[in-house]
Amino acid sequence: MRGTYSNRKGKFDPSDERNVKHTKIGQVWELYEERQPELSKIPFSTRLNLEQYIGIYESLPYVWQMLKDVGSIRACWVYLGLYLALHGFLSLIPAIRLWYSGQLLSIVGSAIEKRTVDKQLLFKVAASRVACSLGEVILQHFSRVISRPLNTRIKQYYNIHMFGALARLDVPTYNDPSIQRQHEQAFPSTDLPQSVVWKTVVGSVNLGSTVVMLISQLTVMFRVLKDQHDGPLLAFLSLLNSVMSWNYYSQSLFGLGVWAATTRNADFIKLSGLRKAIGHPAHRKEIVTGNMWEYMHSEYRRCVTTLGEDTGEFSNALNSFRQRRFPSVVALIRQSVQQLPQIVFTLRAVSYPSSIPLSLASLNLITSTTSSFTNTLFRLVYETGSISDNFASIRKMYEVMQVENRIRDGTVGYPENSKELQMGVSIEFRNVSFKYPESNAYALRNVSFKIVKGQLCVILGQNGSGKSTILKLIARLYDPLEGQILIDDRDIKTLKLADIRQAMAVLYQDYTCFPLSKNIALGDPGHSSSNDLSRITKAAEFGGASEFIERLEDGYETYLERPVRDYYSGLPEGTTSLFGRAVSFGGVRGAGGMKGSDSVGLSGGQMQRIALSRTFMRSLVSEDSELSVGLLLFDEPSASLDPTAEHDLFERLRHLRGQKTMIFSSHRFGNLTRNADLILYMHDSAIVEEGSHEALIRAGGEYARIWNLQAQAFL
Ligand SMILES: Nc1ncnc2c1ncn2[C@@H]1O[C@H](COP(=O)(O)OP(=O)(O)OP(=O)(O)O)[C@@H](O)[C@H]1O
Repeated sequence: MRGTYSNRKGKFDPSDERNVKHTKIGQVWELYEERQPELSKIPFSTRLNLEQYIGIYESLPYVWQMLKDVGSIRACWVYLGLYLALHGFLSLIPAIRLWYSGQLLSIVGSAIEKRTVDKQLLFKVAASRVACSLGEVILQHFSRVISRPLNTRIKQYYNIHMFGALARLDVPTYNDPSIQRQHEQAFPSTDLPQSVVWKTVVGSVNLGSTVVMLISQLTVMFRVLKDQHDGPLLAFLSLLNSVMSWNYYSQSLFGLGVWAATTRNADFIKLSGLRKAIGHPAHRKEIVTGNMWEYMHSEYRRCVTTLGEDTGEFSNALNSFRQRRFPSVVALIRQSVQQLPQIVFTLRAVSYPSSIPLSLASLNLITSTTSSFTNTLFRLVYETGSISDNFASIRKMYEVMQVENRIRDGTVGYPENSKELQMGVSIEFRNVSFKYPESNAYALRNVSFKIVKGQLCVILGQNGSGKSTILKLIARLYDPLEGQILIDDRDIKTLKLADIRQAMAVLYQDYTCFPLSKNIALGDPGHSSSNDLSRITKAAEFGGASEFIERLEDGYETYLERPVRDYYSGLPEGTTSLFGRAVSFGGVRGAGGMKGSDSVGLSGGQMQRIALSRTFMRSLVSEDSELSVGLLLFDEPSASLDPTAEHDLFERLRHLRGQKTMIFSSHRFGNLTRNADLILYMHDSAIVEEGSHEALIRAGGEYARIWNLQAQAFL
């Protein structure tokens, strides 16, 4: 149940004793439940409150939009019309059945009075009841048949739209927890068989047909019962019984309210940690070399003994806790109320013995019709509740599909002339300050510098000093809080985002390798040249990846991590590989989402070379192409590379660079800094020194101090 969201606004605070009930479940778990308002103790009200009605009202424009969208899907209206018609018929069946029951009752009545049975009518009634049941089965079958293509089309349509909505988000918007929550709610990551939209369509149809059912049943019930002896009294008693059982049932439905559970039991937390440590392959090396297993075993034994039977997960603990509870007063009364109609019937039979057969028949009719009626009523209540949830999900879905990116696009094309880029790009920061969206600390404070076209710039500094942040702001992943960034003397915010990104190639420190093939070609997506194997190979050579890629079985088509897992069961021991991949056994291997047999075993350095090659993919476009790149940003490009690879990389970069502007972020002092046109030395979110290597050494500041320290180490 972890992570299930509700559409309610506001905050749940477990420490608020007035509104939250605290229960200790055994010695481990503590349950915090929101106290239900008094109103909710009245039957039906748990699912019917004002908030939900307001929610339904607010969601209506989105639902209307949804209907329009569903209507635009090919052939959906035809299917939907059929579906509605079928459900219209289905909703009338209970009332028809009830009417025939009434007919039966009147046959019994006249049989008692006149001692004759109207056989023709009896057969007609019996045949009609059979026809009703058959009709219901057939209509339900066709409703299922139609719902399949309808559901599939709706699901496909929204899947495609949602993928687009998620794919287009920029970094701050994507990382915003409220957006992520909205996404998860509107489009759960699990591949559910029914989309929210389909559920809403079904829910709305059900609600409509339940209303029809209720009205038709009520009309027929009134006609049938009004002439019966004690009909209204028996109907009331049966209704009371049903209402009480509903109240009991809805109260036992754990999960309708707001709740949270936690544990503060040190032994249980430790026991869980030990279980995780033992089950996770990542810890095995340390457990073996550190001789830890005996200690872990004895600690585990101690925890298990101390906790006794309380070592289970929350749901188990809650279940056994509930089973120990004595039945509530309501449950006891409910059992007694169940007997009331029988008691009334018996009393009546005692007073009027002659009416027994008719009373028996009418008792039977009354109890079955009232229970069918109350069921319909409950369905209506339940469906109103779930329709409000569904409508809220529809609203969330449309809101999240229409959410605006935080980084607003510019309007000016860049560059005016694509040849300009061959001469590089100039970059200027004017008093730029920046904080990450979820942070209060400055990542950059009043930073100003200018990189002239075609310069090689190295940003140096300690961990966390703000180097990567500068690169991210140049790529416009974020906008500065204060100050201005100029690209070729134009405000970066005025330029079209797609153009800026086309003009630069970036390698991030926390680069990723995608769970896709063509990891290198992705560096230049969507262009015909990205299928050009000779360019891919060249990019791989520049990144130093070609050698090991060519040794892989699928070469440049390799999936570094297979995104789809194989399924198998009960394999005999000797089966160590299947479909050309190693078999991963049991939960231990899969624990914690570790890289299993489905990933190609590449080292960290090799992964970095692939990411580097991807960066080169774009910059390798021929110089006259319109798609050329004028700016290369490298965040720690050699962090995982061995010294030879690092040396080769810088040689290749020198060759590739031409007139392009290049910016590196690095911790290392060496050839790169010595060859740089500009070094920005950062400390604590600010640039503290700036200039060429010689100038900084002459200045004798922090750069010179660290350079000399390093130089001494090699003496
Ligand atoms: N996504 C983020 N959210 C919040 N704070 C962040 C985020 N990324 C970085 N920071 C913070 O911003 C500051 C600057 O980080 P930045 O990554 O620019 O440093 P860096 O100089 O590149 O460090 P390193 O050498 O370790 O890569 C740090 O204090 C860091 O904790």
